[in-house]
Amino acid sequence: MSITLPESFKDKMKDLLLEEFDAFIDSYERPRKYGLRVNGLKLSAEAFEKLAAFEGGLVPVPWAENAFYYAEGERPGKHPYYHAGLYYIQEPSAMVPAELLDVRPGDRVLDLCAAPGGKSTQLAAKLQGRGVLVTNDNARERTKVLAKNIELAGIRNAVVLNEEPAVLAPVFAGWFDRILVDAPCSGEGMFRKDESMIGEWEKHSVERCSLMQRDILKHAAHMLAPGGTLVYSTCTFSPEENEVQIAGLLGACPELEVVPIPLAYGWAGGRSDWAREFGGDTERVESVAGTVRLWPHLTEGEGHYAAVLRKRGLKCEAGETEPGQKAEQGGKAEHGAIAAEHGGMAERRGKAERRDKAEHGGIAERGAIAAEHGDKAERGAMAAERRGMAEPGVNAEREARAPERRGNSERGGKSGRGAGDRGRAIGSEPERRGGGKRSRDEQLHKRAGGPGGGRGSGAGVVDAAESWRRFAADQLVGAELWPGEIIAYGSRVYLQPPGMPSFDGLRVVRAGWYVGEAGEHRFEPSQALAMGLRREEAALTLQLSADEEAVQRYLKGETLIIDTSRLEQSADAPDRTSLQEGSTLKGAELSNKRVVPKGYVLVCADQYPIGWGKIGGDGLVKNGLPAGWRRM
Ligand SMILES: C[S@@+](CC[C@H](N)C(=O)[O-])C[C@H]1O[C@@H](n2cnc3c(N)ncnc32)[C@H](O)[C@@H]1O
Repeated sequence: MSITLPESFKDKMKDLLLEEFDAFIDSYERPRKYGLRVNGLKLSAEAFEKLAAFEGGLVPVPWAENAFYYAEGERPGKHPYYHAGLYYIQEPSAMVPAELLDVRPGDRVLDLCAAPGGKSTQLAAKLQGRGVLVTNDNARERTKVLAKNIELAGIRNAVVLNEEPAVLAPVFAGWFDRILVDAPCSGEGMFRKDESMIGEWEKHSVERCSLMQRDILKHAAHMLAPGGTLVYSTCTFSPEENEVQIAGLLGACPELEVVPIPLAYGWAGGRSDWAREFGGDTERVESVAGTVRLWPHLTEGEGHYAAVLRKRGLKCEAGETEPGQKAEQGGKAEHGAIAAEHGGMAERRGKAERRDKAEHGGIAERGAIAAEHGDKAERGAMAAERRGMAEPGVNAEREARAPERRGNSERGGKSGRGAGDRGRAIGSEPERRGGGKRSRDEQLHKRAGGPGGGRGSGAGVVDAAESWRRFAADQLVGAELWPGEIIAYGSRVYLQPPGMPSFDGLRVVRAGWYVGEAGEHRFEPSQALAMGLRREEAALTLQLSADEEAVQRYLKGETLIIDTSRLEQSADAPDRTSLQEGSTLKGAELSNKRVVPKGYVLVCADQYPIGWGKIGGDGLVKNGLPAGWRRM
């Protein structure tokens, strides 16, 4: 065998698996499986199959939406489509937990242990831009990668936090419809994919991981709304971190029950006998048979464990649940996970849609998703399944870190603490200083009435929000209909999903969709804005073909000189006062008449945005790609 497994691991697995052990151990001789998941927020799986050329072909992953196996040797992390956020490279069995969570558009979803964001991007795709994804990780460095992956995916309705579950629990008590706990674990299912995990396994004991998992689960259960669903998952095989955790949780939280997972695709049931043997709550061990194990010798994946739990109780009708308040008011009982398993989904979806309408003024929004990786990215993907010990090493968004710090000396006025303190923004984000309830006005936000709406709450705020509105009116199409609240932290402007509780005292990495920075004289759109746009939402686009050299040059951060016939102005573009006279003409016309618009242009590869450029009258496009997003 090429992989040297720890003897103590082999001994334990032999005792557990008995006659299955040989098949299990032989699986380490077989090549690992490679997978990617198409970003349903940007395109369909069918469209992707037509667009992308994979020499070894793409084979659907049977248990996941829009997901494919690809052959070893392909380099999807190198392609411009990766930089356009069209897919996320993800180990196929790691796709299972988010599928089991049965997320519907409009849900409030928490991904509690989320970095680097593989499952978060999957969950966001299922939300389709409606509802909210709160994505959290307690490792500060890892949240930078998480934030970047959220932005690369073009997700508009996510908030990124960097907190301990114990801190989140009182803020979000009973608030979430869906919670994923993809727990830090000993990573036994990672050995074939990433041999360095063997060393990690030896360092971080099963016992230590078990303690962390128990604590995380307890707080997660507290944040789940009655009728809501929680999925617990690990990429390890040890019963102590799997069945025993679930039995323990059921004992501690009698309002939770296991929703049995149908066995298909070679999945095996959870092991009650192992739960009993390893000290699981004896009264609860039977129900863990309804959880699921993916074994590398029985499925086309590296291995995973997952449990679906539902919180008994009634769920509120739309709008009746306040943050931090248990939703026990009217409304019929709702059900939980796994779409295929349950009736009444239509009812649930109807409720979600009603709530969504209530929150969004009835305007549906699309969102977006994507990937990470490159070659480094491949390694980053591995980190995705690690249990939290991994150093991401992938560049987080660096743009605007300094400005954001400036921005953090905001009103709100209480004395600040040192960087990294609770209440400070992380990486490049807004910060809350001190405790205390923050009023909506203190938050410096304006209600989104679109670029033209809102009411001022203070000079600085009004300027930042106004600056955004002017930019949006001038350079974007339809932004006035986007849901969310415009929130400014200093000069940084966000669109925050509606109805969020106060983040006072929390470490906030992204308060919502970061749309850009308001300068004294102009608004500078963010890379996150570019990645979250559809091409038709930008007034002016530069249309490049993904396989042309200009795209590679752009991705390296170079300036481009373009044939202005490649420019396209949206037919629906609003009054573009910042553009030169005559700039409403289309590409070829623009070129013929030698009239070239100036200002921001959304650079697209095969129609998918990859970043901003700034065009001068001479056809020179200055590169707007932030350093951390460039291809090295
Ligand atoms: C298995 S990884 C998550 C992978 C991620 N779900 C994905 O699909 O990309 C576990 C994560 O849990 C985080 N973690 C560890 N302890 C935590 C805690 N107490 N609270 C929140 N996150 C924690 C680690 O930093 C790590 O990023």
